[in-house]
Amino acid sequence: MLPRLYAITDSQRYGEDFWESLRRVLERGVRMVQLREKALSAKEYYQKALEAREITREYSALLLINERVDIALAVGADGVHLPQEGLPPSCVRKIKKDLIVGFSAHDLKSALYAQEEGADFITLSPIFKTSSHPEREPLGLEVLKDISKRVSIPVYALGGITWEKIKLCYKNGAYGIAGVSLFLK
Ligand SMILES: Cc1ncc(COP(=O)(O)OP(=O)(O)O)c(N)n1
Ligand SMILES: Cc1ncsc1CCOP(=O)(O)O
Ligand SMILES: [Mg+2]
Repeated sequence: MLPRLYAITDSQRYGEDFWESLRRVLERGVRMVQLREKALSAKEYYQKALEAREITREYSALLLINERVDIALAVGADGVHLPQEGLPPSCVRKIKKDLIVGFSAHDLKSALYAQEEGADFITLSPIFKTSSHPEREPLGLEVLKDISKRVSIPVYALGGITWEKIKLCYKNGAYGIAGVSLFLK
């Protein structure tokens, strides 16, 4: 069964001591982490993923790598998290059947696509306004409720989620809660 809390790393928000921030997140009891790097070279991303694998293993936490299936396999990660425009989940299944496959959905169409393609779960975002994607209009709880009813795979609410809003997300169909700043507070 997938953990209910899903921390996504962010090198800006995690600050100078990235690993200290990751340990703080894990100390809070988070047991599923997505290493998400958009600006690193493949080499740097691989090296960072190796370290993330060591630390998450200390806490028996699942580690998913954003986008890079090759790096996920090379470091022994538990899974990969695919961007909406990334490789199709079915392609990852051909590469390695038992990887956990997450998918970033931003509307009903992409949520249904992820499910049909065999993703294990989706993040649906942004539910609320978030400074990390200021350009994106928040979807809101009604959309979360509607999409959670229309897909059978777990839906993690993501984007602008605070501790006060978690209960509302569950009430509106979320399987779990994903976020960056939530777990750093
Ligand atoms: C450079 C870059 N920035 C943002 C994204 C967002 O893609 P998305 O579908 O939201 O998936 P995540 O990577 O955010 O999980 C991107 N693909 N590339
Ligand atoms: C990676 C990502 N994808 C959609 S919103 C987001 C970041 C969410 O950050 P926060 O939980 O701090 O709002
Ligand atoms: Mg995104």
